[in-house]
Amino acid sequence: REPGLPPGPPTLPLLGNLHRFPKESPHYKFTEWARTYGGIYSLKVGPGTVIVLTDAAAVKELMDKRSGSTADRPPMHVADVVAGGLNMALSRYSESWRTLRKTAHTILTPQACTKHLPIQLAEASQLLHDILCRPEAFYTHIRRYANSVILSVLYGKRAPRYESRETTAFFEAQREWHLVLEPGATPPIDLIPILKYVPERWAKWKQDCAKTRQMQRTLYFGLLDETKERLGQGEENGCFMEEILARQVEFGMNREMMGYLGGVLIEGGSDTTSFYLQSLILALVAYPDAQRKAQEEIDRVVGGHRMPTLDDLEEMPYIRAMILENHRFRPVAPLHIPHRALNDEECIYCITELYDDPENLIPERYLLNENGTKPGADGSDLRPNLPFGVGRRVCPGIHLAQNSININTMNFVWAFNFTPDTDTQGNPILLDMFDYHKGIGTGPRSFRCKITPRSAEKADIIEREFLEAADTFSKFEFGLSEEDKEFVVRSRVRR
Ligand code: HEM
Repeated sequence: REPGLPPGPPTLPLLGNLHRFPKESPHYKFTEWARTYGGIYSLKVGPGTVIVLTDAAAVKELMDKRSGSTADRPPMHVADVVAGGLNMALSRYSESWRTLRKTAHTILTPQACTKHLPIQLAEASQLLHDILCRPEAFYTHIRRYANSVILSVLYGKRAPRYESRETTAFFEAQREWHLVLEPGATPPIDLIPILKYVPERWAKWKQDCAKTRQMQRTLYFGLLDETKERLGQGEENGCFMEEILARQVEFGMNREMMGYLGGVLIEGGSDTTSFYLQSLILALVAYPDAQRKAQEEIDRVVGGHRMPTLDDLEEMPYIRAMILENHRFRPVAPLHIPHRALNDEECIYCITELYDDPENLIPERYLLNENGTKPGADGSDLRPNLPFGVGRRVCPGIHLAQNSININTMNFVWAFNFTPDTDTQGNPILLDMFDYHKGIGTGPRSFRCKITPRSAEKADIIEREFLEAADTFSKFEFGLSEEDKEFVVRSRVRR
């Protein structure tokens, strides 16, 4: 460890802390180390250095206030190979990143997001309907929902089923992409650059990258070309990609950039939102008291004769608290995405304990103050939207995501009871609250629970709302496969 670096665990020659670097769910080990080494500590990874920030004040100072210096990403050779350096989430702090980000903002500002509400609400009504009809498949219904919303916003083309062509192609490409990105999947190319030149026959990772690249390009450029074709035939539907295609010179975008911008937004918008909602269901099952209190609140404000609306949230402090608590309890991106400093920075902080009983879901903590901190703790360096990242790299999809989270959290609590599944003897099956995906973005692995409608009237309202959404859906239903068309016709008939 070079002099001047923050402290950290003892190092070995050459390896540094590499031998102790956690490969799975590193946030747990990072928190443990913070208790020993403080709110800012360093890990040596071979010749490289990782600085871990755990203290909220340090995050605010270095990542928000000094964002100009900390907005870069570490070099990532595999991302360059797979996406030609154009994956906005992983790309360096460069001119092309700025162009991609600025272009993305045209659809993601709070104002632009109000235009996406009709399709988000319609998709949310299908999500309730899907769960009502096949509750055991709630996990994939949620994945379809998130993917269909972002496809509709970007290309004006929805996915009526989880098995719809684009949705299947996307999740297959994502699986390959995550295999490539997994720690240990590639040799340490970024630390030892000469490894880049190992011939492909001895470097399986190169074949994996080529396969991922091919899958992503087929999907992302296929969707782009389909939109272009539609535009050429005068069949505009007002989606984002149409606008970018029409104004590409003004935005400074070329074909490669348009393809990968669509891609990174599908990637950013799909699993994140579904991980959040899947974690929420897990929490509702595991914490029946919190579920009951949320239901009591929504019954008081909304009642049983209509669905909740976004305006209702204003009247529901407990559900707002539950939304924040679910972010804290099981963050979708516990380590955000690593940043890289462009300059040396100096900063000293210690770690402070901010929460009472942090291991449990307790929405009430957010009724005390907006950061959920325990009485007497100074949480002034936190902010409620911290789960969406920091500085210039803060999540551009935050408003779209928050609308999805708000709508669906209210809908779930209003519509259903979530209880543990039972074994053949009728005993409740205990859920493993730590059975989570191990990637940089994380959500629970598929799990079982019972989901039942809270009343026959609510089931009826769900069906009616879904049928009434047909008009909104129809604007996003073109180029569907025969199976999708059949599904659409079949599902739009009152049961
Ligand atoms: C629950 C939902 C979501 C959460 C918790 C979340 C969280 C995050 C976090 C923590 C980051 C890293 C920020 C940083 O480096 O400091 C990020 C980046 C990003 N997110 Fe999200 N996100 C969500 C939904 C979305 C959605 C819906 C989209 C797309 C519409 C999206 C697109 C992106 C992109 C493109 C980046 C990379 C930004 C950059 O590097 O400049 N995210 N997100």
